[in-house]
Amino acid sequence: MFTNALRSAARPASRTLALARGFRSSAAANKNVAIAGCSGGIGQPLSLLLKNDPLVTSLRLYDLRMAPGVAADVSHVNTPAVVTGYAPDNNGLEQAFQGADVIVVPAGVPRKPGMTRDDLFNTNASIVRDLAKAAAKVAPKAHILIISNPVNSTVPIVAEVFKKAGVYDPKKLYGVTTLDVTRASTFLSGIAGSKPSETIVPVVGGHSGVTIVPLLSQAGSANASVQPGEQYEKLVHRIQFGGDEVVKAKDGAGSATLSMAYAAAVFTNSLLRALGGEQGVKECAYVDSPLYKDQGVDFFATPVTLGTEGVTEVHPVGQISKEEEALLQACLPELKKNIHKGECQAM
Ligand SMILES: NC(=O)c1ccc[n+]([C@@H]2O[C@H](COP(=O)([O-])OP(=O)(O)OC[C@H]3O[C@@H](n4cnc5c(N)ncnc54)[C@H](O)[C@@H]3O)[C@@H](O)[C@H]2O)c1
Ligand SMILES: O=C(O)C[C@H](O)C(=O)O
Repeated sequence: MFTNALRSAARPASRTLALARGFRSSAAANKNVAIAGCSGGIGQPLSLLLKNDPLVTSLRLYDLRMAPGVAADVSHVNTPAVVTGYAPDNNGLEQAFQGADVIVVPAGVPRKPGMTRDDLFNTNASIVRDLAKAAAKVAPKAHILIISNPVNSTVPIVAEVFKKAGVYDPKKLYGVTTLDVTRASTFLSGIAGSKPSETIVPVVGGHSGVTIVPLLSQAGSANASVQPGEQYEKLVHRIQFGGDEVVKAKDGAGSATLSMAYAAAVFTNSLLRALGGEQGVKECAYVDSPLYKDQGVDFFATPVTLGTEGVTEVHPVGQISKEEEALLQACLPELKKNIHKGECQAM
C-alpha cells in the first residue's frame, strides 16, 4: 500500500543514500540545505549525514556556538557538498539562510527527565519564531523542516510568522515526525521478527504522547504477530512514549539525537528526491492539513505525497481499527490545544 518513498523511513541510511545516488543525475542535484542548530546533539550527526547525501550541493551550518568548527570538521569528508559555517556575528543567520532550498531546524533545548515536550515551549518558541522570521525575510520560498520541540506548537509558530510576512506556503512547512515512524517500525519488527525495512507503520496525529497515533492495523502481516490486549497496548505506549525512554536512559544529558538525526536525514533525502522530480515520494509529516480543520485542528501528521513544490497531497488516515479510532479521539483535543498555543505565541 505504501510507496518505496514511505518505506525509506525504515531503511538503513546506507540503502537510502545509495538509492539517492541513483538520482544523482536528475534535477535533484543543486540543492542548498541549511541547518539551524548544527552544533547540537542532533545538529552534528545530521550535518554529517547530509554531507553524505549526494543530493545536497551546498550545506550551510548555523548555530549560536561552534558552527564554523562543525563546518570545518564535516567539510573534510570527501563528498561533493560544499560546507560553510556561519556564526551569529556579521549577520550569519541571514547569510546561512540566503538562497537555501531547504532549512532544517533542530535549534533549541531538549528535555530532561520529568519534563514534557510542552515544558520546552517557553524557551524554544522564541528560538523557532526568530529563526522563522529570518527565513521569511531571506528565504521565503525555502522548505522549512521543524525538529525543535514541542513540534505540535513550533510548526504553527512558523506558519504564523510566514503569514505575517505575507509569504506563507502551507505546502512547504513540515514538522518532522519521521522518528515516530522509525520507532514504530523498529518496535513492531522486534515483536514480529520481520525486517524493519519491510515493516512500515504509518504514524499520524502529532509528536508528543497521546497525540502520536500509530496505525498498526495498516502495517501488513507484521501486525498479525501482535496479540490484542496487553501486548498491543504496551506496543502503542512504547511508540507514543519512545522519546521518554531515551530521555530517561540519558539521565539528564538530553533526548534522542542519533536516531533523530537519522530520521531527519531520511526525511530530507525524500524531500530532495521529490523536489528533483521523483514521482510518488510519500512520507508521514506534520503539515497544514485539511483533514480535521472542521474540529479546529489545523496541523496534522499523515502520509503526504511530496512533489517539486512540496506537499502535493495530504492523505487521510484511511481505514483504522476501533482501538485506533479511540487513540485518534484522544489525540485531537490535545493537538488542538498545542496548535492554539503556538498560534498565539507568534502573534
Ligand atoms: N522532532 C523530533 O522527533 C525530535 C527528536 C529529538 C529531539 N527533538 C528536539 O530537537 C531540539 C534539539 O535537540 P538536541 O538534542 O539537538 O539539543 P542540543 O541542546 O544538543 O542542541 C541544540 C542546539 O541548538 C542551538 N541553538 C539554540 N538556540 C539557537 C538559535 N537561536 N539559533 C541557532 N541555534 C540555536 C544550541 O546552541 C545547540 O547547539 C530539542 O528541542 C529537542 O526536543 C525533536
Ligand atoms: O522525547 C523528546 O523530548 C525528544 C523527541 O521528541 C523524541 O521523540 O525523542
